[in-house]
Amino acid sequence: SSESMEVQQLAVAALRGHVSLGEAQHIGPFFQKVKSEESLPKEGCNEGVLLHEDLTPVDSEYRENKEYKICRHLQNGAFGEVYHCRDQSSVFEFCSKEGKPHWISLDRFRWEEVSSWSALSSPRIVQLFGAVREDSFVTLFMEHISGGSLARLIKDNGRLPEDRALFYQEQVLEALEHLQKRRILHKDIKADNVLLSSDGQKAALCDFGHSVKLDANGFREDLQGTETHMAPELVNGEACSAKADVWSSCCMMLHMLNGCHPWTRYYKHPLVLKIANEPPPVKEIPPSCSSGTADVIRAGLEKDPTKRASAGELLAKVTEALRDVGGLRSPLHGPYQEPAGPA
Ligand SMILES: Oc1ccc(F)cc1Nc1nc(-c2ccncc2)cs1
Repeated sequence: SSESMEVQQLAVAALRGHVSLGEAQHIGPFFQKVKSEESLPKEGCNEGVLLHEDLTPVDSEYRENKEYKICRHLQNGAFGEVYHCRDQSSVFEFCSKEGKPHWISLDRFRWEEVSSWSALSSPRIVQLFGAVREDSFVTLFMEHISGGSLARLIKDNGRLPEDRALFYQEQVLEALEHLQKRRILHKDIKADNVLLSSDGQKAALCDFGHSVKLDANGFREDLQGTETHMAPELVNGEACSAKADVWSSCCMMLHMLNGCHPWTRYYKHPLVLKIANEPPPVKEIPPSCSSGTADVIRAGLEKDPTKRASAGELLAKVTEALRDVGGLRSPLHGPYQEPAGPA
């Protein structure tokens, strides 16, 4: 079809060292081709696809310190340093993730990060703005979210009040519902990958560095994310489904409520054997929690994925639990609350 011809032409053009404004579906084939390229690219080749018109390539190039400038370092994302950047001609601000040292090396780059992510459009998922390769390294661009990560908020507050934990869990589950519909598994759901608006009212998921596409009946086994948040079926190397992200979101609930990751107060690394053999960490649910909140975490920490609540089922429970505690009332930065101590 003319559409696929156009996509191929764009992908080939991208290979000849062009950074072009394109659409999400152009990213996959481009990176697939780049991955399979036999000969190492010639020096200084700069190519890729940008998905936002305010990221403006000049003479088909988009380079740091030329077409865009780094304003400040934000944090170490999965496989890369995250920077706050500004486009030189549009002065539009965005974020970039560049691997270590300074670039994501192509051989470690998983093009599934961009192809899964670019297929998503939801207010609960941070927008991907494109991916650009320079020689054998890749830089990813995404929407700049000014409130920083949920992990940073937890660290600054020690732990979060129950209503605020439920408030963010609700938005993460809405993101998981969106992913589930598109058969995408994030596989690294945790507070570090949840970004907040500056007023703390909106939360959105980012960092699809571990994401995988599920097959037609929603299954696939693959690499791992953050050990403390890994589901039992994942550690057992069994095929896993969208339910694995639900388990991780409830580990994130425990992180918000206790100020520390689950398992780590009771066990030493490696945790995978404990996650496989020990009962789910429901004993870490703070006794001060309402019964609704405790029910949410129990339903999401069922070891058997077939018995575990789906994102939609858990979302309904969270919405009810949040209503039962009177909705969101705590301030974004309340008094510091000491994280839960050692067992
Ligand atoms: O996968 C990416 C692709 C492109 C990016 F620009 C960033 C990420 N990943 C992450 N970004 C953050 C973060 C962003 C902004 N402020 C605080 C943290 C945490 S993980």
